Amino acid sequence: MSDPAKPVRIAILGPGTVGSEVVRLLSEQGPDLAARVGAPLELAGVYVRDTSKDRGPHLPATVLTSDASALVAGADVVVELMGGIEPARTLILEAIAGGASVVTANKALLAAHGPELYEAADAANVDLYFEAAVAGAIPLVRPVRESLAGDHITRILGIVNGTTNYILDEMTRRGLSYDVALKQAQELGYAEADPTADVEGHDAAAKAAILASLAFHQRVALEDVYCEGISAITAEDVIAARETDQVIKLLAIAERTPEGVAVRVHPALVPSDHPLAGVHGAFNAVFIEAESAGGLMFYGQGAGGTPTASAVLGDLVSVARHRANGGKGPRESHYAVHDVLPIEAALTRYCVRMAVEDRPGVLSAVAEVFAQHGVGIEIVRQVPGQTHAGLILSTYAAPERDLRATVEGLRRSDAVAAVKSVLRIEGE
Ligand SMILES: NC(=O)C1=CN([C@@H]2O[C@H](COP(=O)(O)OP(=O)(O)OC[C@H]3O[C@@H](n4cnc5c(N)ncnc54)[C@H](O)[C@@H]3O)[C@@H](O)[C@H]2O)C=CC1
Ligand SMILES: N[C@@H](CC=O)C(=O)O
Ligand code: NA
Repeated sequence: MSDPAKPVRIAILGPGTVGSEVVRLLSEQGPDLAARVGAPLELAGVYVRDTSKDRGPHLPATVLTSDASALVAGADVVVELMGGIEPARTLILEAIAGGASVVTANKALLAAHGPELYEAADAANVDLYFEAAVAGAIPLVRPVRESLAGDHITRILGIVNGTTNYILDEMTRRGLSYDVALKQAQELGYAEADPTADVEGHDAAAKAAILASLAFHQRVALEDVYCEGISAITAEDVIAARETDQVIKLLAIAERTPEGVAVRVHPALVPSDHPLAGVHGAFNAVFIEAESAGGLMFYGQGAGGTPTASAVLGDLVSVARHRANGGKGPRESHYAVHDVLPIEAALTRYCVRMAVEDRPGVLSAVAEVFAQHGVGIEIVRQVPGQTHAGLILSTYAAPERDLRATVEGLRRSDAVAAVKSVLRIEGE
């Protein structure tokens, strides 16, 4: 066991939106953190590309370095907040090989190279913590990895991307355009450096892969996650949803059934009175169903510098405690061997919005396409149009493959001028 009074030396890589808040909180809360850890936390240095740039009072030139490898080599804990795959991956591996524990918020890296990093951390007997990587400030990784380790998680459903929730919420409640809402999300520090990761669902898919791996005790790769983003969602979709008392949310869903595990990310219509419909701005919310615990709900700020820094500091305190007092966090658990199911096997509901010919017999021609594929129609709504009539049909639950075949059939039907949008319905 180390001397409790010996400082724990912290290296920060990447003082951006999250990293600069971590540095500020480390400096402002030093005495509290030291008391909680049982040893002072000492900032060994902050890795930046350009040491000459003025970065404010918490980042004086004396703590900055452009030599990441030297910084990492002298640290007890390395906090990686650069994002991206490289050089983050190499520096984390260097840190681990040098005997440092690692805290990271980098879901893209964990989803792509998690097993390599977990194995390296295991071999070196150091900690690898990543609470901030999933749903920002919300404690979710720790509850799934530790608190629920004695239970069997069967389903996770939630909003895990703040940027897309902010965009959809601003479009719904304030009528903002997609582009303006995205720009605001970037200015508020919610979006990834390349916001394509947010709007195309890749960020949520990475989080879903991490959560599913932890929940189901098996490695779920990014490629195993079906992924659709929100870039095709139009103002018309948002209005159509509102008119039917629904809202559009980007959801992550991970399920374990007797057939296997299935993980998907896509936009979905959620009833306005569902708790997920009340998740606004960059907030996230995640429901977990477990065999013994039953239903659990987690809610809080899913993005933003300060909230995310809270999760990073929580991890930092945990790994620093191990440094100061001995002990080690959980290792990767991946003993299970469930099949990973394709999206085609998922049971879901569709809402299909289309323009149809305005003539008698159209409704029965459309209904016939659904019947041909064994898909039941629950609700039909007709809306007036200029050259064509608008038709919105919601189905009963059916296998995704049958729903897709139905939409293909509708596209080929003479009665249908255009399939304008297809959204899944969840949360009922
Ligand atoms: N912003 C947020 O709300 C959240 C972010 N995260 C994750 O936290 C990490 C950091 O995110 P942000 O702070 O938002 O990003 P950011 O882009 O604001 O900050 C990244 C910092 O790292 C630096 N950096 C990037 N590549 C570098 C390189 N090769 N060499 C030296 N410096 C480099 C950048 O110059 C910048 O200062 C990412 O992995 C992100 O996915 C996780 C949860 C929430
Ligand atoms: N870009 C991410 C940041 C947090 O993980 C998001 O918007 O959720
Ligand atoms: Na979290």
